[in-house]
Amino acid sequence: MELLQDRIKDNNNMCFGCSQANPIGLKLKFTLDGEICRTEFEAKEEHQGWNGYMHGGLIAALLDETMAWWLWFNDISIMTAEMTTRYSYGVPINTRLVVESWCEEVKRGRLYLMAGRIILPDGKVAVRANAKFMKTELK
Ligand SMILES: CCCCC/C=C\C/C=C\C/C=C\C/C=C\CCCC(=O)SCCNC(=O)CCNC(=O)[C@H](O)C(C)(C)COP(=O)(O)OP(=O)(O)OC[C@H]1O[C@@H](n2cnc3c(N)ncnc32)[C@H](O)[C@@H]1OP(=O)(O)O
Repeated sequence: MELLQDRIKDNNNMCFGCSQANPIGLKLKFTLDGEICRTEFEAKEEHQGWNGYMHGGLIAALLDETMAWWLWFNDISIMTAEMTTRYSYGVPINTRLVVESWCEEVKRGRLYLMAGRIILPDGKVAVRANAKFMKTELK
């Protein structure tokens, strides 16, 4: 398992998902474990939608970022082109969440079909996502 994030020297990174310097960001840290990219997150009061539950837009951001990081770990610069999110259970605040992502298919060398999920402490998959990421020349 590799904590690549600690190798990043880009002090200008203010990404809402992964920058450690963005004061209102999620400050996520990722690992790559075989073919699975993983992070952990605990939503707080300020991340709520309905009382007691995480806001759906922020849930999507968690998944988007985790799928993007799988690609980043694999040295691929991308933009999210499309994403769908299936919310099966509310995601409670003050609860340790595991977020995972993986690559399912690469089309025409440029379109990456990714998947992700959020797992609750009891093992239930609360949310699933599928997304298309397009390789770009951003790097
Ligand atoms: C990963 C974290 C890394 C962190 C590293 C740390 C430090 C670095 C510092 C800062 C950066 C930090 C973090 C930021 C990283 C990630 C955040 C998460 C990711 C995001 O949150 S990112 C934001 C949301 N995202 C956008 O803001 C995208 C806006 N958009 C575009 O930028 C373009 O739209 C683009 C690039 C998507 C495509 O543009 P394009 O010009 O390259 O391509 P084009 O449109 O010509 O399409 C070519 C062929 O793909 C087909 N095609 C297109 N779209 C398709 C789809 N959805 N499904 C199926 N096919 C599709 C066409 O139909 C055509 O097909 P054909 O060739 O047959 O005609």
